[in-house]
Amino acid sequence: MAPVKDAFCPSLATENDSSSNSNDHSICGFESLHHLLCASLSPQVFQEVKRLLWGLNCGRAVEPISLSDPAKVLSSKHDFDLQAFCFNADKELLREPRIVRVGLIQNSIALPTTAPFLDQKRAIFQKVRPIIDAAGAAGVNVLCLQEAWIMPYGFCTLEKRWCELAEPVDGESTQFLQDLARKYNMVIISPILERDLKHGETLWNTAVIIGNHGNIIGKHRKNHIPLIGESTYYMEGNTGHPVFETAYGKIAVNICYGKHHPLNWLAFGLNGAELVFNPSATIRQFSEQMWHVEARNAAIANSYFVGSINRVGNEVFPNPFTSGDGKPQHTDFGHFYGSSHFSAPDGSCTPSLSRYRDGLIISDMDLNLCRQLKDKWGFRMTSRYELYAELLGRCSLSCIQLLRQGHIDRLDGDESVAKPWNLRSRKAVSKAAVEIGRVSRNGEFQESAASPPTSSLRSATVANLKTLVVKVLASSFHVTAFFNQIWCSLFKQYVIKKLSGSPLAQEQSEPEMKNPKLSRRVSKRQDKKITVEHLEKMYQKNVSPLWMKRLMRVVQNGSLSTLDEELPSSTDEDEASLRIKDDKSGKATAKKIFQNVVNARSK
Ligand SMILES: NC(=O)NCCC(=O)O
Repeated sequence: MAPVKDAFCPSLATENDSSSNSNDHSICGFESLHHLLCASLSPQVFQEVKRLLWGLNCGRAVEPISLSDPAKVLSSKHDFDLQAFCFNADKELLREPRIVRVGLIQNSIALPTTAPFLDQKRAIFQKVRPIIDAAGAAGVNVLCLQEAWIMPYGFCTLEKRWCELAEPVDGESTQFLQDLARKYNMVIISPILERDLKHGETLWNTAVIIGNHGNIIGKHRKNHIPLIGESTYYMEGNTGHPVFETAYGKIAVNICYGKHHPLNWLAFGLNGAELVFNPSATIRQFSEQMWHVEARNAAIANSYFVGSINRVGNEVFPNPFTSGDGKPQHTDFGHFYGSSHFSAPDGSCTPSLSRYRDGLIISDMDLNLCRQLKDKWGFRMTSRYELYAELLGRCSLSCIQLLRQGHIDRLDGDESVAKPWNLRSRKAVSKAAVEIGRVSRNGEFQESAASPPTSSLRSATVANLKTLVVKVLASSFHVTAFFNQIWCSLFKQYVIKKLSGSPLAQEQSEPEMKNPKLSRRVSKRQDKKITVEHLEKMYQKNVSPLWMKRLMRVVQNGSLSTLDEELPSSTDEDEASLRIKDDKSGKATAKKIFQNVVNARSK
């Protein structure tokens, strides 16, 4: 496609005319920073500013390209911004270029938020339809829509009525897009609020990946949920970091707030993504200053392309709400600033779509650039994941989660993160580990090992190293989990014994053993007590396998019991009389427990 002269440069007179453009979400009267600079600077100065702001791709500014007339006609008829660019890659001797045409759509809602829900949703379909048609007419291969595109961003209101707009993965919006995907031979990524009908009608924030034959390739559920209204609506994703092998390349979706989490980006890269979309719904106060920085950094650090999409416009809700920022109640969340754009692995990026109008941005990209950058800058090869594996394992038991559970009352560096328990985060991490190395080809998951790179020994080695690192990481999580559970059980036993006045926790005798050698060994260790001081000094690293075995034996044989079963004088006969049945026996038991604690402290 022949580059055209900067076709997106408006003249100062047209766009900056405040009488004809009173939009206060503009940038000094312009739709985008690109327009502002282009109209305000001399061509030479603008050229240099462009190099510094948007970078160079293969030594040249990212070039605009011209599109077919039907796309342009649709853009002027339906008043949406239409821009198109091209990222090149170096020519290779052994691989053909892998040029893919990718599109991103940003849109405002179509009806007031007070309209009947079905009307609102269908009006958005109608509004977006000509933009998808323009993408189809322009020959777009992969198209991504914005986060929760079929509804207003009602999460900010905290009202649960918006849940009605949730759909199953194969719901109305998917069916609407499946027809278009078939018609235009186009992969479409459709981020929706999902209702999982098969699993308790659970809500998720999900991107549905629709194949170019109208098939549903798969879905990804948002991993990171902002601690604002959204977290009260749907669950943290359980799909890990899937990469979908489509007819046009390996793609992944990092939904909105996930853009603030570099490890989320990293995981998609480790799984082999060449193009990652970031469908968002975000406003100036949250993210405008990070908008380009985070996307570009992700593209550079992970050697893939990024397509960033943000919804656009103001959405006014019927009932006033607050944003917890001390400001008065309001009926709109803020201005969604659009500005959708692409970033490339070489650090270059396109200008952005309008800050206040619907739009379609298209870019050609040669996916060969991903590997070329891996070879050139070597960020993947020099990444040293093994240095971070153990640290990540320990940090996954995050202090905040520990404090929430009330298990520790002090934070003293390493100790506080190395100690107990959080099963949930470990479960999530091992799930992510399982996902690594898997891609799906048109819906079917496959082990990447089943289709190793055939010609490159080095690729195979890197893949094996990756697997090794992941296994080390996963096993470190499991060992930590195991140790923590044992530590936790012993500590509980200790507390129960302490309250009930029994002697300190002590290794229990084994049940009768058939093997006399074994029983001798056990009896020799009988008198060794495990005290709370022992417990306090124990970390996963300083516990030998032998000690670990002893700890396990105590846990297995020291039956955890309820408090009243542990009271000192409890026998089978009078057990019933010891149970707390009324105020009086309750007070007596409390007194005993108090006495035990006082005695223990004075020791
Ligand atoms: N939808 C969403 O995740 N919003 C968060 C906004 C942001 O942090 O950019």
